[in-house]
Amino acid sequence: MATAAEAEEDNTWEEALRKMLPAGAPLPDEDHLDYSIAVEYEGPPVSYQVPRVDPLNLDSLSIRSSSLASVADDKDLSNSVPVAAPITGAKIAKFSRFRMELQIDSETEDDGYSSAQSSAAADALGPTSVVRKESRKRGVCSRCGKRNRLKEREACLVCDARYCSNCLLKAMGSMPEGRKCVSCIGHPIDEVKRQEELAEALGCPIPPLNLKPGKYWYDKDSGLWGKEGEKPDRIISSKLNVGGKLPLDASNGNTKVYINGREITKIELKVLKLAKVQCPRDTHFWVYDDGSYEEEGQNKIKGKIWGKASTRFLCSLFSLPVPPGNLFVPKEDPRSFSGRLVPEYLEQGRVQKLLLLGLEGSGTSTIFKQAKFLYGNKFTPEELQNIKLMIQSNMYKYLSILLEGRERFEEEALMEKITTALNAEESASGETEVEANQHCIYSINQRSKHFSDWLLDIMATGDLDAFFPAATREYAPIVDEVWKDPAIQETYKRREELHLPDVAKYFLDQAVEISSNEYEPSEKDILFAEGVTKSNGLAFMEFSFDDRSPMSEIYNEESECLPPMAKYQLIRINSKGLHDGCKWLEMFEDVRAVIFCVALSDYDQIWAHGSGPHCNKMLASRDMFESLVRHPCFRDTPFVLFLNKYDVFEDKINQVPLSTCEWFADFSPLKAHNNSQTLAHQAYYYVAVKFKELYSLISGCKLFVWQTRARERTSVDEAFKYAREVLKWDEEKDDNMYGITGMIHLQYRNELQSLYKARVTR
Ligand SMILES: Nc1nc2c(ncn2[C@@H]2O[C@H](COP(=O)(O)OP(=O)(O)OP(=O)(O)O)[C@@H](O)[C@H]2O)c(=O)[nH]1
Ligand SMILES: [Mg+2]
Repeated sequence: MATAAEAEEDNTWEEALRKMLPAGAPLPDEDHLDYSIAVEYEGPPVSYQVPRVDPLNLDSLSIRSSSLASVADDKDLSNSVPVAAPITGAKIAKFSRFRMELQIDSETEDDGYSSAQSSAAADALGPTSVVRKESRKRGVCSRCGKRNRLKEREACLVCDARYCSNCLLKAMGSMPEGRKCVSCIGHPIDEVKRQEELAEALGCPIPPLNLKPGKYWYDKDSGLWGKEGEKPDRIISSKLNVGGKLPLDASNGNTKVYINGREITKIELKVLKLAKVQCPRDTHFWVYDDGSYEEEGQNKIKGKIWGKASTRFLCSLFSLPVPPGNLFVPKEDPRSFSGRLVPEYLEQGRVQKLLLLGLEGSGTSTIFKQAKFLYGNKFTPEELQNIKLMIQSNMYKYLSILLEGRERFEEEALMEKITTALNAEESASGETEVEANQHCIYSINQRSKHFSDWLLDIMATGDLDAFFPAATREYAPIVDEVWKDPAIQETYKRREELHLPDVAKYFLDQAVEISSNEYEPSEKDILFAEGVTKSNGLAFMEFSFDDRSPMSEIYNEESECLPPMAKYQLIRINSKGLHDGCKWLEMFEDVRAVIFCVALSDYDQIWAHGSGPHCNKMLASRDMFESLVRHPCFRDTPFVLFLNKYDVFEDKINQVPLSTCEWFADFSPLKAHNNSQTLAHQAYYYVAVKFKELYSLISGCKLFVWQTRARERTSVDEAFKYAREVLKWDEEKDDNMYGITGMIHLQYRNELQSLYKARVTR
């Protein structure tokens, strides 16, 4: 028997039903209720367009049921999102039958949203079902009202409206101001939302580090992240709900090559090209967060963009990000990001680039190799084999320079002899018959002459490579014999005229050993060998110091634990790379320090670049230094000057006055200390101060100078440790302005004093 409450409920139900039906339509019989309550309209035509209802999408039934549930429960959303009026009380009880039926369908879907519960049942299920209700709530699209289509949360930053992927484009358009509805463009972003985004970015497994105030762009697909208008800075977790659609000009690129819709920067294009990725103009790439990439429209993964170690190295060389070791770390609680291990957190930013530059022959490749021996990796067997061939081939090159020189010197000597003899005979007898004396100090025997002709022919035709290494061993004895020949030794004495490197003697002295099959270059051989570091362009290596030196111990004596080892990347560019329009320099805007190398002994050397006029080599070094200091890339970069070849300088300074170089014309050493050590020392300080003055004039900063003998390993070690201290001072400069400035000033003053002394006692 029906109770009074049940009768009341039926009436309410009938009332609700009547409102939904056209006026006058009979109420359907409840027992035969088939839920199709629409009745065909048979009245006169209407003047307005009848709203149409989209056919029911069976897949979306579960969304509908849950959206009803969530809307009913949602008090927050009702203010911002257009929603149906809440249905309350008994109506829910009636509709619950409808919902229960849907629940059965949706359970089979198992999509994470589909186990819709009646609200009463959900409440009874406790916290888990509340969470489900939360996710259902987020699943409602503010445009179409459907749920279960939201793969990513796409909420408007202004009004919090959320859209499914079908409606996103229509509702938010191209998102010129980030993730906003079209109608919200121009309205300020909800600060809470911004904080939420920031929290999401910082709390993800691979967050952007060391964020500074400013605007950033984010490529959700690849995880690339950068400052607005700049190249990518990092790769962070992908698919974060941060930022809007990635704008084409996010990084201000102008290459006509695109990654995920962003026009990439020149430097990215350069690296892609170096990594041998084909990217002509108007290429559009899709890059995914595992590094795989494909060209738009080709539907074929071409490879992994950061797959090769060489590409990763190129990226790090040009300060482009590479994915961290493990991309697929499980997502952690956003609140715990501060609990990550500190070294790991700091790791990404710790490679400091040191650019090593200098004029030809200043010693940069020697310093580079010393650094490799000191801190870098060992040479591989393959590299050693190449070095061996290089040394053997260099040896023949040196010998051919000597043999060619010998021919010239012999000719000159014989001509002179003949002229002298002619003059003598003429004055003695008036006759011009001269016995052609074919011999002079530059003459060699027939056997050596034969070999010489053969070798010079090979050199002239450029066939040296074809001839090596087969003949190396065979000819070793004759090479040795020729080298030891007094005529060649005489020629060697005039090596400066022949521009013969002084390492020629070092290698020719060991001609037989070098030519043997078993020859393995020693470290010294490698150090002295020309061409081991590329003679053109770039060479680079990464290293870290065992971070203690007498200087740093002063800094660290208070601290109990040592700071983590800093990583450095030493990049050597030879002078040719610099002369060619400084093409490399623009690639290195984030260099931590420039190490400029000058050969002290160059002050009396003549130098010519290409077909340009000859000039003093020290002046050429000075000009190159000046142009680097003025280069916009290095405006805020500290410079360290290595005054190299101090050993050669010490020897030379007694023979050739420093004032041979016009820049040093006013050098007047202390006469009282005329031993070579002191003279060299004074001259060294004088040169250092000349560079310091020039640097200070241009940049208003202090130049840091160190004296090196690059062939001595300890000297190079000390030099790099000094450079590292300079970086520390530079880092601490801002914190401790007075202390640091004072310290450098003192050092500078001492140098000035010694210069001053040198001048006053003139
Ligand atoms: N005695 C002496 N020789 C040095 C020193 N530094 C370099 N050398 C030698 O000077 C020559 C030129 O040095 P490199 O290191 O090749 O000079 P670089 O700057 O690489 O010059 P390029 O290779 O021409 O670009 C080599 O034979 C070195 O062994 C030094 O401090 N003392
Ligand atoms: Mg070199």
